[in-house]
Amino acid sequence: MGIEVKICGLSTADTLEAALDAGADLVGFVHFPKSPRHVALADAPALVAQVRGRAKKVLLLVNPDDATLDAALAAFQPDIVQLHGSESPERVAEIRACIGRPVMKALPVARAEDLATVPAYAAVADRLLFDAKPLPDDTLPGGNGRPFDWNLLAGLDPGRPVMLSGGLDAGNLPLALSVAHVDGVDVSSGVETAPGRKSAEKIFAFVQAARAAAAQVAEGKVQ
Ligand SMILES: O=C(O)c1ccccc1NCC(=O)[C@H](O)[C@H](O)COP(=O)(O)O
Repeated sequence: MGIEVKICGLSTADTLEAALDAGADLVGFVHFPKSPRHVALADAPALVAQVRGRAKKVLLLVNPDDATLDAALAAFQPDIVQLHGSESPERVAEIRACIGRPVMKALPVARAEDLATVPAYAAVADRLLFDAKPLPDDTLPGGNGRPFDWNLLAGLDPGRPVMLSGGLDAGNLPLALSVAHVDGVDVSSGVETAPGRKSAEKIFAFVQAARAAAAQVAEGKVQ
Protein backbone atom coordinates (compact mmCIF):
# COMPACT_ATOMS: atom_id res chain seq x y z
CA MET A 1 0.00 0.00 0.00
CA GLY A 2 1.27 3.50 -0.82
CA ILE A 3 1.44 6.33 1.61
CA GLU A 4 -1.76 7.83 3.03
CA VAL A 5 -2.24 11.57 2.59
CA LYS A 6 -4.30 13.56 5.10
CA ILE A 7 -5.35 17.15 4.52
CA CYS A 8 -6.33 18.57 7.89
CA GLY A 9 -8.28 21.60 9.01
CA LEU A 10 -10.73 21.68 6.12
CA SER A 11 -13.74 23.89 6.80
CA THR A 12 -15.21 25.05 3.47
CA ALA A 13 -17.01 23.18 0.70
CA ASP A 14 -14.66 24.41 -2.03
CA THR A 15 -11.41 23.44 -0.32
CA LEU A 16 -12.88 20.13 0.86
CA GLU A 17 -13.80 19.43 -2.77
CA ALA A 18 -10.25 20.34 -3.80
CA ALA A 19 -8.83 17.84 -1.31
CA LEU A 20 -11.20 15.12 -2.53
CA ASP A 21 -10.48 15.91 -6.19
CA ALA A 22 -6.74 15.83 -5.46
CA GLY A 23 -7.12 12.30 -4.11
CA ALA A 24 -6.51 12.85 -0.39
CA ASP A 25 -7.06 9.60 1.51
CA LEU A 26 -8.15 11.34 4.71
CA VAL A 27 -9.82 14.71 5.28
CA GLY A 28 -9.52 16.23 8.75
CA PHE A 29 -12.11 18.40 10.49
CA VAL A 30 -10.99 20.33 13.56
CA HIS A 31 -13.60 20.76 16.30
CA PHE A 32 -11.68 23.02 18.67
CA PRO A 33 -13.02 26.58 19.07
CA LYS A 34 -9.61 28.19 19.58
CA SER A 35 -8.49 26.98 16.15
CA PRO A 36 -8.83 29.14 13.02
CA ARG A 37 -9.88 25.87 11.33
CA HIS A 38 -12.65 25.12 13.81
CA VAL A 39 -15.81 23.57 12.38
CA ALA A 40 -18.90 24.14 14.53
CA LEU A 41 -21.30 21.25 15.07
CA ALA A 42 -23.98 22.97 13.00
CA ASP A 43 -21.62 23.20 10.01
CA ALA A 44 -20.50 19.57 10.14
CA PRO A 45 -23.37 17.72 8.38
CA ALA A 46 -22.97 19.56 5.04
CA LEU A 47 -19.22 18.91 4.93
CA VAL A 48 -19.69 15.30 6.01
CA ALA A 49 -22.32 14.70 3.32
CA GLN A 50 -20.01 16.18 0.70
CA VAL A 51 -17.32 13.57 1.38
CA ARG A 52 -19.68 10.77 0.27
CA GLY A 53 -17.14 8.02 0.97
CA ARG A 54 -14.46 9.57 -1.27
CA ALA A 55 -12.06 9.77 1.68
CA LYS A 56 -11.90 8.80 5.34
CA LYS A 57 -13.25 11.51 7.65
CA VAL A 58 -11.05 12.37 10.61
CA LEU A 59 -12.58 14.26 13.53
CA LEU A 60 -9.92 16.15 15.45
CA LEU A 61 -10.57 16.83 19.12
CA VAL A 62 -8.44 18.20 21.99
CA ASN A 63 -8.99 16.74 25.45
CA PRO A 64 -12.72 16.21 24.82
CA ASP A 65 -15.02 15.54 27.73
CA ASP A 66 -17.70 12.91 27.22
CA ALA A 67 -20.40 15.42 26.27
CA THR A 68 -18.20 17.05 23.62
CA LEU A 69 -17.22 13.63 22.32
CA ASP A 70 -20.83 12.46 22.01
CA ALA A 71 -22.01 15.64 20.28
CA ALA A 72 -19.07 15.72 17.85
CA LEU A 73 -19.44 12.04 16.96
CA ALA A 74 -23.11 12.60 16.14
CA ALA A 75 -22.41 15.67 14.01
CA PHE A 76 -19.27 14.53 12.16
CA GLN A 77 -19.88 10.76 11.88
CA PRO A 78 -16.08 10.26 11.59
CA ASP A 79 -14.22 7.20 10.37
CA ILE A 80 -11.34 8.05 12.71
CA VAL A 81 -11.11 10.22 15.82
CA GLN A 82 -7.80 12.06 16.26
CA LEU A 83 -6.96 13.06 19.81
CA HIS A 84 -4.54 15.98 19.75
CA GLY A 85 -4.43 17.03 23.38
CA SER A 86 -2.76 15.72 26.53
CA GLU A 87 -5.03 12.67 26.75
CA SER A 88 -3.44 9.93 28.87
CA PRO A 89 -3.18 6.35 27.57
CA GLU A 90 -5.98 5.48 29.99
CA ARG A 91 -8.24 8.21 28.56
CA VAL A 92 -7.40 7.11 25.02
CA ALA A 93 -8.35 3.53 25.93
CA GLU A 94 -11.59 4.77 27.53
CA ILE A 95 -12.52 6.80 24.44
CA ARG A 96 -11.58 3.96 22.11
CA ALA A 97 -13.79 1.52 24.02
CA CYS A 98 -16.66 4.01 24.08
CA ILE A 99 -16.75 5.14 20.45
CA GLY A 100 -16.15 1.81 18.71
CA ARG A 101 -14.13 3.30 15.88
CA PRO A 102 -10.38 3.84 15.29
CA VAL A 103 -8.51 6.38 17.35
CA MET A 104 -5.38 8.17 16.14
CA LYS A 105 -3.35 9.66 18.98
CA ALA A 106 -1.18 12.67 18.20
CA LEU A 107 2.12 12.71 20.05
CA PRO A 108 4.22 15.89 20.32
CA VAL A 109 7.89 15.47 19.43
CA ALA A 110 10.85 17.77 20.00
CA ARG A 111 13.50 15.43 21.42
CA ALA A 112 14.17 11.70 21.57
CA GLU A 113 12.88 11.63 25.14
CA ASP A 114 9.43 12.56 23.86
CA LEU A 115 9.18 9.11 22.26
CA ALA A 116 9.29 7.33 25.61
CA THR A 117 5.48 7.29 25.75
CA VAL A 118 5.10 5.60 22.35
CA PRO A 119 4.70 2.02 23.68
CA ALA A 120 1.96 3.05 26.12
CA TYR A 121 -0.03 4.86 23.42
CA ALA A 122 0.64 2.19 20.78
CA ALA A 123 -1.02 -0.25 23.19
CA VAL A 124 -4.31 1.67 23.22
CA ALA A 125 -4.53 3.67 19.96
CA ASP A 126 -5.09 2.27 16.47
CA ARG A 127 -2.79 4.82 14.84
CA LEU A 128 -0.13 7.30 15.95
CA LEU A 129 0.51 10.75 14.51
CA PHE A 130 3.82 12.44 15.31
CA ASP A 131 3.63 16.22 15.31
CA ALA A 132 6.02 18.99 16.31
CA LYS A 133 5.80 19.79 20.00
CA PRO A 134 4.24 23.24 20.45
CA LEU A 135 6.53 26.00 21.68
CA PRO A 136 5.69 27.80 24.93
CA ASP A 137 4.20 30.75 23.03
CA ASP A 138 2.05 28.60 20.73
CA THR A 139 -1.65 28.93 21.49
CA LEU A 140 -2.61 25.70 19.72
CA PRO A 141 -1.53 22.10 20.43
CA GLY A 142 -1.24 21.56 16.68
CA GLY A 143 -1.50 23.24 13.32
CA ASN A 144 1.52 25.41 14.06
CA GLY A 145 3.29 24.86 10.75
CA ARG A 146 6.57 23.82 12.32
CA PRO A 147 8.55 20.62 11.60
CA PHE A 148 10.52 18.58 14.09
CA ASP A 149 13.69 16.54 13.51
CA TRP A 150 12.44 13.66 11.36
CA ASN A 151 15.60 11.69 12.18
CA LEU A 152 14.06 11.08 15.58
CA LEU A 153 11.64 8.66 13.91
CA ALA A 154 14.35 6.70 12.10
CA GLY A 155 14.14 3.06 13.12
CA LEU A 156 10.99 3.62 15.18
CA ASP A 157 8.44 0.81 14.78
CA PRO A 158 5.58 1.14 17.26
CA GLY A 159 3.62 -1.68 15.64
CA ARG A 160 0.86 0.72 14.59
CA PRO A 161 0.39 2.80 11.42
CA VAL A 162 2.35 6.04 11.80
CA MET A 163 1.49 9.42 10.31
CA LEU A 164 4.10 12.19 10.03
CA SER A 165 2.91 15.73 10.68
CA GLY A 166 4.23 19.17 11.51
CA GLY A 167 5.36 21.85 9.07
CA LEU A 168 5.16 19.63 5.99
CA ASP A 169 4.70 21.09 2.53
CA ALA A 170 5.17 20.03 -1.08
CA GLY A 171 8.77 21.20 -0.93
CA ASN A 172 10.05 19.29 2.09
CA LEU A 173 8.07 16.07 1.61
CA PRO A 174 10.76 14.22 -0.37
CA LEU A 175 13.34 14.74 2.36
CA ALA A 176 10.84 13.99 5.12
CA LEU A 177 9.85 10.69 3.54
CA SER A 178 13.43 9.72 2.82
CA VAL A 179 14.27 10.17 6.50
CA ALA A 180 11.12 9.01 8.26
CA HIS A 181 9.65 5.75 6.91
CA VAL A 182 6.01 6.37 7.75
CA ASP A 183 2.63 5.13 6.57
CA GLY A 184 1.11 8.55 6.03
CA VAL A 185 1.63 12.29 5.97
CA ASP A 186 -0.55 15.06 7.34
CA VAL A 187 -0.64 18.78 6.59
CA SER A 188 -2.54 21.88 7.54
CA SER A 189 -0.49 25.10 7.41
CA GLY A 190 1.52 23.93 4.40
CA VAL A 191 -1.58 24.04 2.19
CA GLU A 192 -2.84 27.41 3.43
CA THR A 193 -2.29 31.02 2.35
CA ALA A 194 -3.18 32.20 5.87
CA PRO A 195 -4.18 30.41 9.10
CA GLY A 196 -7.42 28.60 8.33
CA ARG A 197 -7.49 29.65 4.65
CA LYS A 198 -6.80 26.52 2.59
CA SER A 199 -5.48 26.80 -0.97
CA ALA A 200 -6.78 24.39 -3.63
CA GLU A 201 -3.55 24.80 -5.57
CA LYS A 202 -1.39 24.00 -2.55
CA ILE A 203 -3.59 21.04 -1.65
CA PHE A 204 -3.19 19.57 -5.13
CA ALA A 205 0.57 20.19 -5.11
CA PHE A 206 0.95 18.53 -1.71
CA VAL A 207 -0.94 15.40 -2.70
CA GLN A 208 1.01 15.14 -5.94
CA ALA A 209 4.31 15.64 -4.13
CA ALA A 210 3.43 12.99 -1.57
CA ARG A 211 2.59 10.43 -4.26
CA ALA A 212 5.78 11.22 -6.17
CA ALA A 213 8.00 11.14 -3.08
CA ALA A 214 6.50 7.88 -1.87
CA ALA A 215 7.13 6.31 -5.28
CA GLN A 216 10.74 7.49 -5.23
CA VAL A 217 11.29 6.00 -1.79
CA ALA A 218 9.60 2.74 -2.82
CA GLU A 219 11.89 2.50 -5.86
CA GLY A 220 14.87 3.14 -3.62
CA LYS A 221 15.72 6.31 -5.48
CA VAL A 222 15.69 8.42 -2.33
CA GLN A 223 17.81 7.06 0.52
O1 LIG B 1 -4.95 22.56 12.90
C1 LIG B 1 -5.31 23.08 13.96
O2 LIG B 1 -5.76 24.25 14.04
C2 LIG B 1 -5.24 22.30 15.23
C3 LIG B 1 -5.71 22.88 16.40
C4 LIG B 1 -5.64 22.16 17.61
C5 LIG B 1 -5.12 20.87 17.63
C6 LIG B 1 -4.65 20.28 16.45
C7 LIG B 1 -4.70 20.99 15.26
N1 LIG B 1 -4.23 20.43 14.09
C8 LIG B 1 -3.82 19.06 14.12
C9 LIG B 1 -3.35 18.49 12.85
O3 LIG B 1 -3.55 17.30 12.60
C10 LIG B 1 -2.46 19.30 11.97
O4 LIG B 1 -2.63 18.87 10.63
C11 LIG B 1 -1.01 19.04 12.40
O5 LIG B 1 -0.82 19.58 13.68
C12 LIG B 1 -0.02 19.64 11.41
O6 LIG B 1 -0.25 21.01 11.31
P1 LIG B 1 0.74 21.89 10.37
O7 LIG B 1 2.10 21.87 11.05
O8 LIG B 1 0.11 23.23 10.35
O9 LIG B 1 0.79 21.23 9.02
